[in-house]
Amino acid sequence: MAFFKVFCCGIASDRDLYQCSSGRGKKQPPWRVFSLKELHSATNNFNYDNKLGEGGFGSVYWGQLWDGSQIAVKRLKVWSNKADMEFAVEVEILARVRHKNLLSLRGYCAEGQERLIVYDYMPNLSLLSHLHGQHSTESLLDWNRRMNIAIGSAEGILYLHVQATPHIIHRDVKASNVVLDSDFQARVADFGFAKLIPDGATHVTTRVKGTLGYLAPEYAMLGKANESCDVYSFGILLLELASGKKPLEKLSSSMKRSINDWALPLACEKKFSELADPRLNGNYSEEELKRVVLVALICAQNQPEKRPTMLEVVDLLKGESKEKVSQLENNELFKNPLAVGNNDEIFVSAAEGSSDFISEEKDSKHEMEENKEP
Ligand SMILES: Nc1ncnc2c1ncn2[C@@H]1O[C@H](COP(=O)(O)OP(=O)(O)OP(=O)(O)O)[C@@H](O)[C@H]1O
Repeated sequence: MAFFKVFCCGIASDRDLYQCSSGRGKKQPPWRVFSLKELHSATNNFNYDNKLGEGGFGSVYWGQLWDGSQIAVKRLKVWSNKADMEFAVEVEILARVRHKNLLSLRGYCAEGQERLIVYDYMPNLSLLSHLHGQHSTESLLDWNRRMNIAIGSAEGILYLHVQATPHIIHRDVKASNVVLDSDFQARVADFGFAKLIPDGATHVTTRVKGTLGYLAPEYAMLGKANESCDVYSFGILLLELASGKKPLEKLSSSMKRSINDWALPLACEKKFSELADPRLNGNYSEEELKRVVLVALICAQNQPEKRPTMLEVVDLLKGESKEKVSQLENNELFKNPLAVGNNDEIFVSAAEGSSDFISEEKDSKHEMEENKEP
């Protein structure tokens, strides 16, 4: 990865980056390098009033460029080699990908110890803000919008898994990483944890990065990352989208229940209406709700080999084949959930207790050192 190495030494040029993204280096890249001065002026000196949110990497600010266009600027919190690597990974990946359901790169700035990434501003902010945050009481997400967000974000992840070269695992699919444009179309964002998958690799053992509640058990426990980890996280996201519940529900001061452990028994008893977000006030397509819940649970199974691919997920969500949807309903998972071991040992050992519960963690961000493969 030429750019990655060169960039960390602070001498990457646009040319390095674009050649890396296209392999040819002929056309102009659709992004550019910004000066720190320009970004200071666009964000009113990173004024607190311009702040859109804060993540593990740093804060995100709203800004306006001289031509009137609106941008979101992610500013690295503290400079360190590790943070610089995350910055370089995100910029490199963003420069490679272009899809209607992925948040595009407008550019970056690396001056002195400042590291900033510039994106298009998404006026409807993140899915998290609508489900559990500042917009959650406004009920702006009707069922149609939710279906579009489900299909759109699935298509964005499918692009990463299948069309991007080399293939990319996102590793942090979650509601705060799905941002919404002015038409509430979903864009998958935040590639700071993403991983490029070399040709022919079936899985990579790596540092575990991601967010508790969305982590596939085999990845959390063994560091085995492949596309099916994103499928698991996407299943959790779908359940969250349909039900309005958080991925982990607090049951007591030390115990939490995962959304899939709550939803699976209800789906087995075909009590789909109990799974719908009460904020929908019953205004949803029963058939689509059922489809979303079934697909979500199939994705969020503990056994990675039983999860569908993102291509199958997109097909199922679109509901184009009635036959496939009815096959889904007859899946063994919905016949006898305990017999197929959705709460299998891997997760139980993580739970430090009953198989229904996951013990509480202080940090939502989960990162631990694991055995690395070259
Ligand atoms: N392009 C954008 N347009 C509008 N708002 C954005 C944009 N990008 C990010 N945001 C907002 O900034 C917030 C912080 O984003 P960021 O990706 O840094 O952190 P996060 O995903 O919330 O957490 P973490 O980085 O720890 O996973 C998001 O929740 C979102 O509301």
